[in-house]
Amino acid sequence: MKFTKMHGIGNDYVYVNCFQEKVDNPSEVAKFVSDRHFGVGSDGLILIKPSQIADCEMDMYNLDGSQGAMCGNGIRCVAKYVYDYGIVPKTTLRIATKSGIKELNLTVENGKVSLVRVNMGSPILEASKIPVVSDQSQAVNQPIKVNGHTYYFTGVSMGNPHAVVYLDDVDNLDIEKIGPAFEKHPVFPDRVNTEFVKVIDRKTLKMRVWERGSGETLACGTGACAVAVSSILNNLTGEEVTVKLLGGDLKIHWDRLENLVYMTGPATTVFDGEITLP
Ligand SMILES: N[C@@H](CCC[C@H](N)C(=O)O)C(=O)O
Repeated sequence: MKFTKMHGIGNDYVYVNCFQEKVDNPSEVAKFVSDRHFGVGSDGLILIKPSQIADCEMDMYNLDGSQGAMCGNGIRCVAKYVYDYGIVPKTTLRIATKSGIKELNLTVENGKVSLVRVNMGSPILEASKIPVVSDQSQAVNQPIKVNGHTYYFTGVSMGNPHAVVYLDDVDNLDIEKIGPAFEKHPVFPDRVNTEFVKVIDRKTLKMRVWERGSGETLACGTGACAVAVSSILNNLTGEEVTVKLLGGDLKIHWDRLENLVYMTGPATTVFDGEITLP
């Protein structure tokens, strides 16, 4: 199987061009290629497919083989891939995902894609649609008991479920312990991606993420969008923020008038390769 390893601020995936390749059993392939010792090493697998309704389609799988409906860092890389390989030679394009069609704009400098801006659509706040178990219609600053401690989270779906938790210190967090406990908590029937956030100022947030199906990653695009939305709902920031993640920064803007979230960040190709599947 021919593939390309790419990352969006360190959130790395194995990308397969399904205009040319056929991938049977993508869940198993995701588990195999993601392994950092016996495979390629990645947070998961992303298939770039032809689409009848958009310029192409993104089909994403986490490291554990589960399918994700949306991937913010992944979709920026898909846009760069189809542009660089001449599959979609346009700087404004539409990519179909399991959570709808997203519109993207590429900034190209000296022939190279430097930044990708994605219209991530409207956040879903209705608790039952995220899904989050709640006795309120929205889960904003909702208490939750995890590993014997009470935390407060805000539930947001950006096509996939997120729980945003504010802490004074995210650097010394034992995320390997707390992350899985949030992910599998009964309050989140479809499991959850959890963002642990420190507010730096009204324009800057720092976060670490425990991703459903992949564990701690260096960045999560949908997670950064959920954090920006949650921070406005909790009156912690304005509409435009920089989210600082372990792998780099993303600019997020929740345009309240249009009710649309825009994410801007880089996309990077690491190498092309070929692997024999078992
Ligand atoms: N890394 C992604 C999100 C990938 C999917 C997620 N783990 C899920 O299962 O919902 C991003 O950049 O958004």
